[in-house]
Amino acid sequence: MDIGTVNSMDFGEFVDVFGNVVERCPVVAAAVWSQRPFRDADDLAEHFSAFLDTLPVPGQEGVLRCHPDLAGSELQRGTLSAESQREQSGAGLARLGAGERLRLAELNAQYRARFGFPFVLAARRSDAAAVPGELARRLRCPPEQELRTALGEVKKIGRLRLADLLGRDRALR
Ligand SMILES: NC(=O)N[C@H]1NC(=O)NC1=O
Repeated sequence: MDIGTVNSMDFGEFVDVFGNVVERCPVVAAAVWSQRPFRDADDLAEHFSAFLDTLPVPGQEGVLRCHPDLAGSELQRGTLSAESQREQSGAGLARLGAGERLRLAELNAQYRARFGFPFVLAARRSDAAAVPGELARRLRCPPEQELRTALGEVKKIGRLRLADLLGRDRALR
């Protein structure tokens, strides 16, 4: 899909296509549509990121809360979004043994209790073996720093999803 096609989309089409660039937050795509035309794929990705930066802290926390746990109950039940399913499976999180799943569930619960939002990580930039260590490391970070880190991961996930939608040859920075 080229940028001309993106710029010619009406509101409904744009939100249909880009509504899950930020997991379960179509309102982000709804806001970004108003900022067209976009120069290129990078510019489009920048608008998604910049919108997240303009949100007040409760809005940023709300975006994080829309993310399903990594290797959580939704993966078990098969109720993840198609994108999330692909990302989590690709990272090997659907093939964890019971012990590893339990360990992650415990860490996810500790993280949520400490920060008030779920642990978010771009699974495609990681793998199942690395997730528990990264979760344990971030669990010790100060809350303001962790909010920034988690939002950075949301942006990475979004850039990868946009690259999928716009074509791999336009892979975004
Ligand atoms: N919790 C969390 O990070 N979830 C997300 N990460 C990712 O790459 N896909 C997701 O659903």
